[in-house]
Amino acid sequence: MPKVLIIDDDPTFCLMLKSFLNKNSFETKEVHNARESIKIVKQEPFDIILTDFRLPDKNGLDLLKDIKGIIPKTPVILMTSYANIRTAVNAIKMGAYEYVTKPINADEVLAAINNALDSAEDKKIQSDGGEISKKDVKGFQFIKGNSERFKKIHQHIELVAPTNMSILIHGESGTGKEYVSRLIHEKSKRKDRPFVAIDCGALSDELAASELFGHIKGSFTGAVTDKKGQFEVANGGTLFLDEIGNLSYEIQVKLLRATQEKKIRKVGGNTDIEVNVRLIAATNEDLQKAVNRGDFREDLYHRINEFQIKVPPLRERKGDISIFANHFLEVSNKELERNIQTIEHDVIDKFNNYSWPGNIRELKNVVKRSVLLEQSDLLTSENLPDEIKFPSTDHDLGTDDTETDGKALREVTEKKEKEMILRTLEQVKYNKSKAARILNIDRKTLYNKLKQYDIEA
Ligand SMILES: Nc1ncnc2c1ncn2[C@@H]1O[C@H](COP(=O)(O)OP(=O)(O)OP(=O)(O)O)[C@@H](O)[C@H]1O
Repeated sequence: MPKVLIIDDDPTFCLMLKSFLNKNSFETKEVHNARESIKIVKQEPFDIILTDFRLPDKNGLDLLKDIKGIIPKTPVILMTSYANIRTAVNAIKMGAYEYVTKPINADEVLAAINNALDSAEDKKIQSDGGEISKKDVKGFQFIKGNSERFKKIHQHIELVAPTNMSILIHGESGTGKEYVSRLIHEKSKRKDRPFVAIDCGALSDELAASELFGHIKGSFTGAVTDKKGQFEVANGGTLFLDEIGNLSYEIQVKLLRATQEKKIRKVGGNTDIEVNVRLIAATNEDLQKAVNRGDFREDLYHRINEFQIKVPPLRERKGDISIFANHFLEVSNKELERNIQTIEHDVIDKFNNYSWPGNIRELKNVVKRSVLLEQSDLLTSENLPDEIKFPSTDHDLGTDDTETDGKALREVTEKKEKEMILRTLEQVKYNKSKAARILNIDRKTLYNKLKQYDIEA
């Protein structure tokens, strides 16, 4: 039975919510201030936290920050009055799963809890390994777009998918590299076998070998049972290695062996295991430069680069923005149980004028947030983030639909990107996690960009 912690200073409200949730098969616990809530989340596990925005001893944003610091994976739903919606949106930016407005609508709160639990379950399966991708693939919908550049990429995907060639996908964060790799898997002869995605940037050196190749019980402290590596999990299917440039030299050697000889050995093991895995790797840095610097093995580079796909940033495929925006409107309507019919022209114009440093992922988030906040049945520019709503010359790259990837454009966008990163870092007093969240990129990408632009932070 999922366990919910209710944090609210109004005992009558708590009682009402408690009895409703108990009737719907949830176990509940209630506390009436922030101090007690911090104490209890340190002592007991909860599946979900429902908290009021105004507590006697702390405001909702500070409490959210504290809770996320202790139990980052537990979804938090905020309960707030209408007047606080702007703050609630900030809370979502800071990691709250959802907010519901007071007076509480029972169905709404139940839907929010169930969605949060589903999403937490998906994330858990992701961190447990291979199953994820199989599960995600069911609801996987790849939008092709209309731009000439993407049509060409699509032709390449169709050609390379049925082969066994290793593929290197290059593109900025959020451009859809993992989506492209899933599509390749779906169109390959391996489609009924697992698709396993691993973010190499999230793996420490110690973890990487055991995660990729598995380990034998007792081979290092913490290896309490035998563990299958993701190569074995993906056997017969496709292994997607995101941010491959982050793997250490030692792991690169093992990876080379796995791709060349199709054999792996578990950490602490003394026998080889045969594997048949198609490798798709992704990077948002120029791997050739890493090879030139001596950070990435040249032999491995050639091995994974049998075919290369460059996924362009969204600002270079403006012809696709409206298609993606409409797709995300549909997806968000479903997820948030809304029924917004169309997107106002002015919104699409503003989208076309924006540089999208977080690419398709950022567009998806912007549409979702606007759908959540929109009060009419038309998506207006009212609730767009300021940088999109009030484009300064800083953000304005023009509405020209030419899909140039010339040097001049790249220089302009790089300059804007650097300025935006600097501005954001200043805004959040150089807290990199916060900056990455606001910029809609992951921390790793932010670190790469700091290096690229020589920003000391
Ligand atoms: N072709 C597409 N069709 C539909 N949605 C897409 C497509 N490409 C990307 N997206 C959306 O954008 C999000 C980001 O895409 P994805 O994770 O593939 O990017 P990425 O380039 O691998 O990012 P990162 O480098 O940060 O890992 C996806 O979760 C998905 O919602």
